Formats: sequence, structure tokens, C-alpha cells
Amino acid sequence: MTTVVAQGTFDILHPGHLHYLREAGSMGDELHVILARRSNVTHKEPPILPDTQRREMVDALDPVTEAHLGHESDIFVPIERIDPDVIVLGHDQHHDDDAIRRALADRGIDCEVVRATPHETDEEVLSTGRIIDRICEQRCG
Ligand SMILES: Cc1cc2nc3c(=O)[nH]c(=O)nc-3n(C[C@H](O)[C@H](O)[C@H](O)COP(=O)(O)O)c2cc1C
Ligand SMILES: Nc1ncnc2c1ncn2[C@@H]1O[C@H](COP(=O)(O)OP(=O)(O)OP(=O)(O)O)[C@@H](O)[C@H]1O
Repeated sequence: MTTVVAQGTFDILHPGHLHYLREAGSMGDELHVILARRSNVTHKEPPILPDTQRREMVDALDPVTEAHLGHESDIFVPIERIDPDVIVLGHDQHHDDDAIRRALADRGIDCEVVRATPHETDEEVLSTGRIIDRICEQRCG
């Protein structure tokens, strides 16, 4: 049994999220997704939707075995509980792969860290931030 972890904000869902979760899911038997707590999203605009509703939506997606709300202060607490074989970082996530590998090793967690690929399509796929910009451009006076 191979357990895979994906993670992110997942505010307003779009096909880029599905691509990432399908790819992560294809790497194992179970896919657990950790959602960033609103209080920890400080590197960009905080999510519009509440933590519980973002978790509920991701939990309902086909590739996902279970979605979990992240820890408030220590991102390795859910990892210790889930005990994954693979952590899949998003293609554009700002995390330092080697720093995560070192932190896992320091805690005695034996887990691979890999990067997902970008979603390549002919049609433009907007990120959550760009969807919100588009709503503002088209719907706000
Ligand atoms: C291995 C791993 C575990 C994480 N666990 C948590 C967590 O428990 N709580 C949390 O608020 N954020 C957690 N995060 C951070 C977010 O899921 C997300 O990666 C971060 O907010 C960056 O957002 P981005 O998707 O815009 O890059 C974790 C990230 C990684 C790489
Ligand atoms: N177009 C895409 N292709 C592949 N993966 C994507 C794409 N968009 C988002 N993801 C992945 O989905 C996960 C969650 O993304 P997240 O919701 O944090 O950001 P986002 O959708 O890019 O929006 P934002 O504009 O808020 O950064 C991340 O791992 C991210 O890399």
C-alpha cells in the first residue's frame, strides 16, 4: 500500500487542481490532501472560502481518499499522522524540496519528495488568484 500526500490552498477549484490531484493519486494507492489553514496563507491573498468548506470540496473529489485541514503551527504534525510514502509538491509551490527532505529525515519519517508537472492545455486555465481577478474585472464596477 503506497500512501501519497498532496497539499495546497484549494480556494476556488479549477482544472489545474484536478490535474495535480490526479497526478498525485496515480503515484500510489491512497491520496491524502492537506489544506493550508487560512492563518498560514501569508505568501499570497488569504482564501475567500472558510477552511472547512475548502476541505469538504477537496474531500469530495474522485482522486482523493481523504482531505485534512492542516495544523496551525507545525506542518509536519499531519505528515507524522498520515505517514506517507510520497509527498508530491505542486509544480509552482515555493517550498524548498531539500529543506523538506531534511526536516522529514530529522523526524525519522522515511518519505520521498517529488514535484508534480504543470497542467498543459490549449485553453487558458486560470489559477484561483486569476479567477478572482477576472471576477473583479468582469463583475465589479
Ligand atoms: C509537506 C507539507 C505539509 C503541509 N502541511 C500544512 C499544514 O499542516 N498546515 C498548513 O496550514 N499548511 C500546510 N502546508 C502548506 C500549504 O499546504 C501550502 O503548501 C502553502 O500554504 C503554500 O501554498 P501554495 O499552494 O500557494 O504554494 C504544508 C505544505 C507541505 C509542503
Ligand atoms: N495549472 C496548474 N497545473 C498544475 N498544478 C496546479 C495548477 N494550478 C494549481 N496547481 C497545484 O494545485 C495545488 C494547490 O494550488 P493552490 O490552490 O494553492 O494555488 P492556485 O490554484 O495556483 O491559486 P493561487 O492563485 O491562489 O496561487 C498546488 O500544488 C499547485 O501547484
